[in-house]
Amino acid sequence: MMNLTLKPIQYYWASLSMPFAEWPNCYPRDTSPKCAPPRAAANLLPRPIFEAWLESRTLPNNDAKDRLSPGAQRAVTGQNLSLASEISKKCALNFCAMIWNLHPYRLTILILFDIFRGIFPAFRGYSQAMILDEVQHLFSSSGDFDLSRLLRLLVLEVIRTALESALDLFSSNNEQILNNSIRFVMEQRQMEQRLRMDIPTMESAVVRELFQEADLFVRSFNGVANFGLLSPFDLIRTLGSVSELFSHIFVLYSLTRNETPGVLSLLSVASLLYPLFLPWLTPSKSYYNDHQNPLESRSAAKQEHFRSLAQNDAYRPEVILFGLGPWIMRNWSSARKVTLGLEHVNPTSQGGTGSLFSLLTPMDITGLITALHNVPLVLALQASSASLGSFTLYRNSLQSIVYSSRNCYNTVNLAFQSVFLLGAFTASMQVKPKMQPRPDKLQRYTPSPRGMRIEVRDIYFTYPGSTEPALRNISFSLEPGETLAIVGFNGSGKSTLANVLLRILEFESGQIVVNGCDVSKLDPTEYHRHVSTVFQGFAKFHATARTNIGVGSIDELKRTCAIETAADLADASHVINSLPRGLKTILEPPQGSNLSFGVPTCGGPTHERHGLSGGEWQRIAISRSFMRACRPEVELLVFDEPTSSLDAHAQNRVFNTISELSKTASGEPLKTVIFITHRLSTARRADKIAMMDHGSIIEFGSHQELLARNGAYASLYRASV
Ligand SMILES: Nc1ncnc2c1ncn2[C@@H]1O[C@H](COP(=O)(O)OP(=O)(O)OP(=O)(O)O)[C@@H](O)[C@H]1O
Repeated sequence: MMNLTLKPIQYYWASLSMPFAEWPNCYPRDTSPKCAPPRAAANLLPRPIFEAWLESRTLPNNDAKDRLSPGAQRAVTGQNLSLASEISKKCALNFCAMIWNLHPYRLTILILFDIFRGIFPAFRGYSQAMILDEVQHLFSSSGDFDLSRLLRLLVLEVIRTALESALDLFSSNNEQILNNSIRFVMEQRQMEQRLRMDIPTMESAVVRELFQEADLFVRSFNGVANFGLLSPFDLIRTLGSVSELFSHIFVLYSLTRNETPGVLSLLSVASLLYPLFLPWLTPSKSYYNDHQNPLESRSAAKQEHFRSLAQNDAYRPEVILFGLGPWIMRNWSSARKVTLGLEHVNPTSQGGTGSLFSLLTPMDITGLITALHNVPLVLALQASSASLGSFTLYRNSLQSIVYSSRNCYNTVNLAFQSVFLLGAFTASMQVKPKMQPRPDKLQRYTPSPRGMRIEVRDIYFTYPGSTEPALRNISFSLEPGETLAIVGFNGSGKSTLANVLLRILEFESGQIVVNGCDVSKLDPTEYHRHVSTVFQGFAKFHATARTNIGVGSIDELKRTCAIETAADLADASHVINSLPRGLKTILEPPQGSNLSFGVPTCGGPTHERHGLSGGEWQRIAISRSFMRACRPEVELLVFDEPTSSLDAHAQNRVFNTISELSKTASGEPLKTVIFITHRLSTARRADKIAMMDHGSIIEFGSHQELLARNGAYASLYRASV
């Protein structure tokens, strides 16, 4: 029922030879040869949506290339209007088609009802005016009053009210169903797209901001109006407001056309609408938005940064211990004052021209101007034909015109902002994970039952924003079933190399060949099915012990015996057994690493939750990795300092298990193993050792070979034993 498809993704970020992370700073404005995207890549790009969105976020006169913070309102300028129209042309139709395909009949009913409902208030006004006139007639007549007409009007009014309520009920139910369906589809797409993204793609600040604005767009379907967002339903509701507006204007016209000159009627309506334009005449500031100059924009980011330092529990111990409170307050206050215009006051934005005229603000004359709308009423009252009913109807219609106009005005204003968020949503759906090979280059993984054969050729990797490569000229090879220990000084690139081999980070040049296939031609998801790991900074989920271990092989989450076996192999059984509810105990991660798995974070039974020591958490992480390592399709095990918090006995047991897992009972190789360690007594167990320094492998060989060489490894080994 909900299998919708947006237009197929038309291009691939991955196809660009230039790192995507460099784009935000140079494209499209800076077209210098250094920054301009390669010509071939530029031809591939559908310049429009992403670029128009990016351009709408660029602040004017801004050399530092600051951008509006995500979600900030775009100023209503000629340039932004043309960008909005460009974006609308590109994606509004697709988007409407998507909503239409979901529930065409319900949507048609919704639109028709909203238009139809717009004339209800005018009917209501007429009906009530007629009743009032009858009542007036009742009191002014001298006994010859026909009560049946009044009764008929009252009955009709009751029927009209009942009908209106029934239609309202039906319409809001219909809208609810539509809204929930669309909400589901939008959230589903967004979640899928977020899960498809790899780390190199999300490292780009502009991509993160794109996704943030896309998220705001999706949230607008929740009916959360306080983000200054517009749900498409608000747009549909506008149809109702417009038809209501016209029906009231018609009522006013028919009431006053005989007694009031046309110009006066027009003046009266204009005076009514005058307050709507006040926000344009008297600018004010909201919390996050409308920071239209670089200083305000930077201050907005700074204020949020320090607010988060003050509010986030993860930072609390350091904030308390190092007495950071005054420093946080100082920085937050200075930034907040700028965003509120209390400091570095921009005279034009404050309206302080210094002239006498400036003393009279548009707000002050509001009362004077709005009083004009009573003129036709006075004229109507002077005319003998004016009745009490028409007097009430006139007042009601005037009020309703203001109300409907305000609705329309707000909707148009929000629609303008929403166009950019829609652009962000559409562009975010087109982002292709950087590590995903193009379909025409894609190759299937070739399994190797004796472990993964790995050849690394001249790999270079630089972190985004860094000038120095974290890995340079890395080359080595491993035969299936071999064990490699990576050792070296802090910051020498060991974890980076592990993450590159695990296809978490994308190398910028060189080649990695696994089982004879270039790894960059493999689907990373398929490749990951054949590896298992313990990361240096592994995740500590705020979830049960079962989940914390079971996510290693998610299909076996319910298989208690598989989880118990993995815990047993990682020497974690006694940790589980000591927990109050065993595998069902909810583990409480240390502050700041709280990744909740649907566990209530407040109000739940606190006695069920349980903290663990660093070493115990490490055993849980090793169990998680062993859950997967036991599977036959897993050919490579990567452990980044897996036993750094374990005592010597536990460490030996874990490495014995790793050896057992990587070989058959008869000693045949099964899995290739790479581990990073600072304990060189452990490293000597490996077939090969890579000694790293400053991002390069400076020595490579067996323990004995490296000792014989008497170089950096030998010196480090002697220092460690
Ligand atoms: N996210 C990052 N952004 C920028 N630079 C980084 C990032 N992560 C690591 N680096 C840098 O890359 C280099 C290699 O880091 P890496 O974590 O690979 O070292 P390591 O050998 O594993 O260190 P350790 O033994 O301390 O764990 C270091 O200079 C580090 O500062």
